[in-house]
Amino acid sequence: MGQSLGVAVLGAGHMGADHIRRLDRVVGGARVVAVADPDAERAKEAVAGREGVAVRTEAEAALDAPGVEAVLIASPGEAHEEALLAAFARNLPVLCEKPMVPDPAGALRIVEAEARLGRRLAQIGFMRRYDSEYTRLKALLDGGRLGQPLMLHCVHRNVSSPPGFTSAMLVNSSVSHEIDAARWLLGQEPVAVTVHRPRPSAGAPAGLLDPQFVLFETDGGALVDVEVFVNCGFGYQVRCEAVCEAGSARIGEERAMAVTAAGGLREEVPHDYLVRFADAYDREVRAWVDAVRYGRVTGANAWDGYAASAVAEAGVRALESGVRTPVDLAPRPALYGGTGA
Ligand SMILES: NC(=O)c1ccc[n+]([C@@H]2O[C@H](COP(=O)([O-])OP(=O)(O)OC[C@H]3O[C@@H](n4cnc5c(N)ncnc54)[C@H](O)[C@@H]3O)[C@@H](O)[C@H]2O)c1
Ligand SMILES: O[C@H]1[C@H](O)[C@@H](O)[C@H](O)[C@@H](O)[C@H]1O
Repeated sequence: MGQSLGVAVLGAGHMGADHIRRLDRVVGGARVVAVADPDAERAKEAVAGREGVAVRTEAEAALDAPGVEAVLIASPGEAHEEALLAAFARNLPVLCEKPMVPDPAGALRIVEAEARLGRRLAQIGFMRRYDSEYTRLKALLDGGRLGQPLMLHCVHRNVSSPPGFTSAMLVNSSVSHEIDAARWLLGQEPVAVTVHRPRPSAGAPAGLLDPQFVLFETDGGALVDVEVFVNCGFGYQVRCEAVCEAGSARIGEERAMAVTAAGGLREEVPHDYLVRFADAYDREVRAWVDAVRYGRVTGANAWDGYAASAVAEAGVRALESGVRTPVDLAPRPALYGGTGA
């Protein structure tokens, strides 16, 4: 390995371009050496002003460019399975944006492929595990001072959804974060999902079931509810309240800057995830780069990525059927601490 980690970034859209900036200018110890995007102009724009970056339209061609030692996948979810398998075939460590692979059968193929390698190569981009409010809540719950957790009440609001966003994506793209956060915070697996559909907001694109109210039951007897509203129009809001036997704790209350002017008090609300979770993305990518450089792996693993996809898929079926839907999880391989195949 050189003095800094040579990274190939697959996908140079919103997240990819932001991660390229982060790798080159924020985290230290890494440099972007290759970028792939079928939209070559977008890829060129994302690395403008940098010398010696290989720009390719095919993901595998970027992985084979000189100096590539690790991969960051920021292409759309449907392209992740092929990209992960290509990285595994080259023994390259990977940071893969969520959802790892949206379809659980494909996600399980990733788990099985990594289990066959016998060592972890993939970290999944569930960045809330690096957010300072979430990590404080996790430490509080683990410390046991509040007693057993009974319920998580979650809110996930986006100002607007991108073009092509479907009703299923409220669950398998947006709520995938709450699925991972709940599994991580509680140390419990969701076992059933119910999705309620209130009257769609007039602010949502025609045909989009937005908002939705998603209810998870866990194997530890806890309930997790999520209001997801991706065209709320008024701000990016992510909240979580844990209700436990001896107390409750809330995060995401936006106690940011409070501006007093013209006889009023105004508190700022972030516009999107790149603002709200900026520090979390920085910490996530820094932790990944450090871990890879020291031969370690950290963060959410491929099993977590698979579990999130399996739970989300049950959620999409629950959305379509309107009934409580059990989650079907495969046995957990020993590589991820399980006893299964
Ligand atoms: N962690 C988070 O909070 C967060 C936030 C936004 C998006 N995401 C995830 O990041 C990923 C990208 O989302 P985005 O908002 O940047 O999307 P985007 O549409 O802005 O960008 C995706 C880019 O990937 C390119 N692309 C398409 N197929 C490709 C392939 N096979 N190989 C390489 N590039 C390919 C597209 O041309 C596009 O430039 C998704 O998995 C999404 O769920 C995560
Ligand atoms: O892909 C994005 C991303 O994961 C954001 O963090 C989330 O708030 C959005 O709802 C989702 O569409």
